[in-house]
Amino acid sequence: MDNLMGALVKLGADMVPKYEMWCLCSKSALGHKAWRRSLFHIRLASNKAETIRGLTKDLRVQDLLPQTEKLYRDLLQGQRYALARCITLVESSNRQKALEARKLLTLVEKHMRQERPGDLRGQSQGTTFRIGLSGPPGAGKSTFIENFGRSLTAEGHRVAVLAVDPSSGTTGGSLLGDKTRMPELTRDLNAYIRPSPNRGHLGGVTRTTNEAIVLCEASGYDIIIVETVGVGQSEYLVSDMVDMFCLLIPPAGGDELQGIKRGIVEQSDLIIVNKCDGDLVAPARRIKGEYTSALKFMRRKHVKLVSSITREGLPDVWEVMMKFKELMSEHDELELKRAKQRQKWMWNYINDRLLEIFVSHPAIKNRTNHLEDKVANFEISPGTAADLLIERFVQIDEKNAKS
Ligand SMILES: Nc1nc2c(ncn2[C@@H]2O[C@H](COP(=O)(O)OP(=O)(O)OP(=O)(O)O)[C@@H](O)[C@H]2O)c(=O)[nH]1
Repeated sequence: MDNLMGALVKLGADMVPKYEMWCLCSKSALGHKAWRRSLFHIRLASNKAETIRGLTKDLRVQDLLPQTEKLYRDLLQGQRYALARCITLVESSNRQKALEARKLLTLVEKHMRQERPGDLRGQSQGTTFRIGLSGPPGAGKSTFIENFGRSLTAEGHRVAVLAVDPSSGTTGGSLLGDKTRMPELTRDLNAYIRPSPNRGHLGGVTRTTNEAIVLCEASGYDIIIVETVGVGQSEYLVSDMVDMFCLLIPPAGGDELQGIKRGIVEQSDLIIVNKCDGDLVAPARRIKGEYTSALKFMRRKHVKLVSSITREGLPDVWEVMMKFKELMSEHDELELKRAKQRQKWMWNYINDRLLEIFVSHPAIKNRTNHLEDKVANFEISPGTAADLLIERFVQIDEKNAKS
């Protein structure tokens, strides 16, 4: 019986219903216990086959559930409701929905590869552009995006704003993504603003943002702005999913800018000193000078002055961005950057998923509290405790493989 089931696992989803039929018919022949066991294996086989099929290039639109198929078609037509629902699907942690989301994304990318290959890869001019925007709370990010975004839509661009909110996972509160922060842009038919997701840990939230970018592009948005508060590690993750990473800072020194890590300044392609108006012009110029000299030996770094309220300097910022994109595309650097980012994200997913499997495994779950206590009481070193847990996990895995 086990051999038969093993063979079934290899057969794939197409064959499974036939065997399920066979199995149902042979319930009496197999006996109740064996029948139940075989049905379980078949469901497992069907699930595995489904997952694998979800990842192959032979996947067809018809393989989606009817409602997802409609969403897929409406998404490609640029319908906002479909974009919102597709992103919600991608954010779902429900296993079935996650599988459906994976299929949807596979099909969306397939469509993009065929119809608009440059958009996925950032190959040539005229394709999509992904901008990361980080800055400390109160720097003026929403005011900047509101006015900058509106100047872009006025030029005929379609702008999507996504938020990565480092606070949402831990506190349940939200620093970003509130639609009311950008009232005008929210009403603009050529703009789409996605409030930040209110669940999951940072990695999870960021992962779905990464996928939401592709969905926005498939839906016809050519400028994607990913906003994050520059107070945690989220800006590093965001800089790994955008073409150009920008840091928005207020014209203040010392305390207010202390939260910004040096690393993120160096990671930024463009530093925008905001609030350069009224009494703040002089301090804004001074800050610009400081950053310009700090970055002068670094390639392709810019510092610009703007006032998000008077809109002064916004066209300059756009010009720098377009020049940056042009230079990157000329040398195929943009394509290379996106390709490398995809590889990095593959490993991010693996890290996330493996950790999830590890911590939720019953044999590990039972041991962690005990070992954590020992580590906290200085009875065992953190490294040894980690080794013990990992060894236990590997042993269980080997045992399972043998049986
Ligand atoms: N003078 C001046 N004030 C500005 C400018 N841009 C934003 N502000 C003000 O700065 C304050 C914070 O602006 P927001 O746009 O809410 O800043 P934020 O970075 O989105 O803030 P969080 O939502 O806390 O992350 C508001 O009172 C704005 O009116 C500007 O260019 N000049």
